[in-house]
Amino acid sequence: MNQSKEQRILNFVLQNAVRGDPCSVVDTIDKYCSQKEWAMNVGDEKGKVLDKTVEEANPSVALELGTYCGYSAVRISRLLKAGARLLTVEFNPEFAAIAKQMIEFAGVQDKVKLLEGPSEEIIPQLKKKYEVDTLDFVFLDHWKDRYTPDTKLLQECNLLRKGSVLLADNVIFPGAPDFLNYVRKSPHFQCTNYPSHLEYMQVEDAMEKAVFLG
Ligand SMILES: O=C(NC/C=C/[C@H]1OC[C@H](O)[C@@H]1O)c1cc([N+](=O)[O-])cc(O)c1O
Ligand SMILES: [Mg+2]
Repeated sequence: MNQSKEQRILNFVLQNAVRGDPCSVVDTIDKYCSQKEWAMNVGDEKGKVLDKTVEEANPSVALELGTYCGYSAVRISRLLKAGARLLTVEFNPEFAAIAKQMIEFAGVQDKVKLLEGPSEEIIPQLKKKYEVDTLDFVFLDHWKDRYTPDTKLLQECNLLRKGSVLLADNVIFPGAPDFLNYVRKSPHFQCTNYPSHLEYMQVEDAMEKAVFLG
């Protein structure tokens, strides 16, 4: 049975990156996906915005929605302080299996917990099952029509506190218009837009930061 694109990306990392070096894993995925096969990793240009936002938030507990191959899970967790952790949610079992191997190869498995299942089921379990009090940082990169319902769910589950930082990928392409509408109109969020480009392409895209005001 021929390999999936995601398996080819993982194999390229296993053969070309440095085991235990998250930066080399990130760079190697970017090399493959810019030169050989496009894939929906956040990429290096938007990745730099992600890096700055994570460093500024300096989260103890971070959540990622949409793991895919683990590129941003590795990118985020390499910046976490000792003892901090990232919970990352992926509902596609094939992608979850690839991401698990990517995270282990990068050597960040002690900082990252991969939760397999739909975000709408996992979010309500975070407090009791995964011992989360509140989330300091949330990266939204899953189905674009889930950004708004899942943001509302995070609020309903009391998972956000004053200063919790949400960062959403792809608010221009593929686009998340209802999410932009929701957070920009809500009195509970302070929003900032970061114009950028779609990963590995010259297509316009942007990220949106929404800080919860309590
Ligand atoms: O759909 C995108 N991401 C959502 C992926 C959603 C789910 O697809 C299956 C897997 O369970 C994953 O969680 C996406 C799409 C493009 N794109 O250019 O089409 C670019 C991006 O950065 C993206 O994050
Ligand atoms: Mg994306």
